[in-house]
Amino acid sequence: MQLIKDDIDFNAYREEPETHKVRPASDFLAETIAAFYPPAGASLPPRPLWDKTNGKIAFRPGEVSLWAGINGHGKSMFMSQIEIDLMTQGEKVLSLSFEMLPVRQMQRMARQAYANDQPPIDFLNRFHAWTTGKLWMYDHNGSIKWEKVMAVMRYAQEKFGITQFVIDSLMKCVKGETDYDAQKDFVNELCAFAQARKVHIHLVHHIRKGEDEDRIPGKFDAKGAGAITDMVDNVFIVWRNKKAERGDAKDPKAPTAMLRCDKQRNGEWEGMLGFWFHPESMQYLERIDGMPMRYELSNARH
Ligand SMILES: Nc1ncnc2c1ncn2[C@@H]1O[C@H](COP(=O)(O)OP(=O)(O)OP(=O)(O)O)[C@@H](O)[C@H]1O
Repeated sequence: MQLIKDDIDFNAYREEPETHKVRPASDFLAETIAAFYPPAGASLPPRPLWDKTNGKIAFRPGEVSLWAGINGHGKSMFMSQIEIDLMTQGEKVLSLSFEMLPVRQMQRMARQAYANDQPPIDFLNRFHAWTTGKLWMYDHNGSIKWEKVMAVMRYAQEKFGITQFVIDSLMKCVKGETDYDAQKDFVNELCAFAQARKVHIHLVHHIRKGEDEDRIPGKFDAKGAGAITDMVDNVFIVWRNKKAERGDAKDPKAPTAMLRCDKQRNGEWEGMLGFWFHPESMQYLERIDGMPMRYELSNARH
């Protein structure tokens, strides 16, 4: 893992360079053919590594995914496991977490990668070494201007070739929960950046307060401007089933966490999938009797 320090001068990265955008439609022939008939050996878009999400969810270049959920319902934890999955597939990930210090993020991730709560020092050494060239973290805690976030992303993409960005969370980048124009401007810039640079952006977001914790929220419950969910390509909701955690659910086999896909612009699937949170490893398991998986930490692509 490499830290991107906050004392770098990001001013040179404030503006997106203008590119020649008006092109004849026929220029896109080769790409259209490849979309219908992917060439032999073409790599599939990166995805989460659960079997049950296979063929349903992918993190395609050029898209923005919104990850929404109630406070404390596991958005960051879910993303952390997905970041390891992405690195396993050869993706270069930049975490811009304004809510959690890098050391806390690495602690969670190491636990998930080791599949238990006390990774030995030898494993921590190997895990940290494995993340070199795969994981970068922007060292900034607390609120930040969204224009600066864009500059940091431009810098990191040009310097390190980042392919997957994780921003945790939108509300730390825009002052005031009711500043809908700033929220729209930021999300609009993110969508343009993802498309221009052919990268994927994961944007963590909150659900409106006052929601009933026992009901799975939907995209209309997302905080702030309604246009946010219109603009992004994918909307995922992470929900913790507290009744099931307490053993109060009607179905004793009910999952303790749900992933809901409420929008997928370029994918065929929308729906809900159940997971079981395993506290020691902090992994989300796909079966009630599942076992956490220790990551191999090899450098081979999947
Ligand atoms: N399904 C679950 N069952 C039990 N515990 C969970 C579950 N999901 C997350 N947790 C626990 O809840 C805590 C909060 O998780 P996390 O930080 O990922 O939430 P969050 O949605 O990102 O929160 P916030 O909105 O405050 O940033 C973690 O300590 C984690 O161990």
